[in-house]
Amino acid sequence: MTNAVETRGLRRTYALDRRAKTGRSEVVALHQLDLEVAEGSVHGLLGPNGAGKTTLCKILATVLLPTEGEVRVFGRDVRTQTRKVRRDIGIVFGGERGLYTRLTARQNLHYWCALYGLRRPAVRARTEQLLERVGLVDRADEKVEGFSRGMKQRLHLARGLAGDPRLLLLDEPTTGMDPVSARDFRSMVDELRREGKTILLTTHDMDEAETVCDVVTLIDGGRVLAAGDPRSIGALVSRHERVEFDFVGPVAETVRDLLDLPGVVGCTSVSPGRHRVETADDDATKAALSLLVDRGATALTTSRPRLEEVYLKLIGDRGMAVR
Ligand SMILES: Nc1ncnc2c1ncn2[C@@H]1O[C@H](COP(=O)(O)OP(=O)(O)OP(=O)(O)O)[C@@H](O)[C@H]1O
Repeated sequence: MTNAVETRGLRRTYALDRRAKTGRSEVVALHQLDLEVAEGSVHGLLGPNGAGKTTLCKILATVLLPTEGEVRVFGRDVRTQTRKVRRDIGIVFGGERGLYTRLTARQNLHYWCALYGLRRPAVRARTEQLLERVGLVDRADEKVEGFSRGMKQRLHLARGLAGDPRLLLLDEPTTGMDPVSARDFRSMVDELRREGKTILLTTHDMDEAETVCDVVTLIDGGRVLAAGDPRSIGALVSRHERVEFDFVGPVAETVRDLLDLPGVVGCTSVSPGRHRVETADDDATKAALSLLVDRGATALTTSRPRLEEVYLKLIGDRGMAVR
């Protein structure tokens, strides 16, 4: 299967103004970046401010040229096959950018659909279809300036879908949304995935990445630090499974007995009355669970390190949003 996105040795620099007297002549935004986004997947790009996410999206959107390296969208070179690449992509940036706030939602969509070269009846039909899809039919004739952040973002999504793209680039689509709007937006992303669209999503939100992405790539300083399924990426920072439990009363003897079990590699207190055992394999997890049940421990859970922990370990808490 062709990858929706493939970059090899991608480098992008920006020339710096000599008058700024920084002592540097350029800033390296992307550094030998190799990335593959499988067709039909939702792929998250995570990283702090300045990591290079927007630069990458702009290159894929063909508004910025790579300095070096190869970049292909559905197998097509962004430098030499720009027109064809453009036909396959839709871009959704956050905030006010790109919306005509004095026009209504319907007028905005008529305009964008017309820009895609559709004839008048097709423009109308496509506009109605998009309004329906993003749940704005009831508000279609209101001026966009009165829209909430969530409604504006839905209209952005409709705009991104106007040309029926195969790849959607979503740049922090839920930043600043209330939780209900953000959840609705994510279920729209899920629906688009089911229709076979590929989605590349930049986000600072770990929960969002875990909920909607099939694969996440962590980038910092223009380099890929890690990539994988957000639900199993925890194996990068620890191979161990965890068992957490609550214990009322003295716990020392139970901890000693746990540490005597083969394959139990550690036991720590995570908060008052709550403890965490780390185990090296499934047998050790089972033995620890059975001992804990015997000793009257409660609220037992098993887990692996989550994406948030991987991010903290590799990048630190710069640019991270968790709810
Ligand atoms: N036009 C420009 N001129 C000079 N430097 C730039 C320009 N655009 C971006 N940069 C620099 O390139 C690096 C990558 O920036 P980029 O905007 O791609 O990061 P980002 O991951 O999207 O950050 P954010 O989360 O803040 O949007 C940063 O060091 C930034 O300062």
